[in-house]
Amino acid sequence: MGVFETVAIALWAMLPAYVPNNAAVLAGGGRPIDGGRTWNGRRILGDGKTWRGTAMGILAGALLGVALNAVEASASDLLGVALPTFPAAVLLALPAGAMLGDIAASFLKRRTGRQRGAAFPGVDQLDFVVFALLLAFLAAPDWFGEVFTLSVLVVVVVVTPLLHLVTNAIAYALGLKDEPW
Ligand SMILES: CC(C)=CCC/C(C)=C/CC/C(C)=C/CC/C(C)=C/COC[C@@H](COP(=O)(O)O)OC/C=C(\C)CC/C=C(\C)CC/C=C(\C)CCC=C(C)C
Ligand SMILES: Nc1ccn([C@@H]2O[C@H](COP(=O)(O)OP(=O)(O)OP(=O)(O)O)[C@@H](O)[C@H]2O)c(=O)n1
Ligand SMILES: [Mg+2]
Repeated sequence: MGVFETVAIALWAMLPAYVPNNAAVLAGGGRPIDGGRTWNGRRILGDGKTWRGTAMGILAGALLGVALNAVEASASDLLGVALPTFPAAVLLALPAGAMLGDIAASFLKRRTGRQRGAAFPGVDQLDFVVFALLLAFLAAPDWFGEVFTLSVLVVVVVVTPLLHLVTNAIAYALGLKDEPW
């Protein structure tokens, strides 16, 4: 597989896991998932993880996946690359995994004494990727093996942190996020 094809498949296959975090920032807020509860004197997750943000994130990712399925043939023709379609279970697994990864990272941040909004380099950039891939693998192992070959996985792990940094910097500059990370 050539470099262009590998990058195109990696980005396409990860889009339903990329957009949930954007949607949670744009549409989040309201009741926190942990209901304000603490554990050992620290919040379990914190006010940055809300029911609305999580639900809107999963919905946005799943709807994007449905839209990508609808345009897959034309996009594949246009790019000259055989892009994958997403099975129903994966349409849910990718965005739900992305949101779960973000929540797991907040849990870890609070346990390590980091306040809401504090940076956790490395974890911030890849939390959603690890859980999205894990849930997609559990949901459809055969599909996962065909789409996420070793070279595609390498591209995902290298390119996602860069996209995350750029996206967050732009979102911060536009006043959509409180921190640039
Ligand atoms: C459908 C909805 C609700 C929004 C779509 C908005 C949009 C333009 C999405 C782009 C999707 C995409 C390809 C994102 C990049 C991949 C990525 C790793 C995203 C992770 O997002 C991080 C998120 C919050 O992260 P956190 O929870 O970990 O803190 O980012 C905040 C983003 C927003 C508030 C949404 C608005 C986004 C922008 C203004 C930036 C759009 C920028 C790009 C598409 C730049 C892409 C960069 C290159 C170099 C191609
Ligand atoms: N499941 C989620 C994820 C995010 N958000 C919204 O998106 C903002 C930015 O998300 P993020 O950077 O993930 O949260 P932080 O506030 O930085 O909190 P943490 O330190 O726990 O990551 C949050 O403040 C919150 O308004 C949300 O409502 N629900
Ligand atoms: Mg943050």
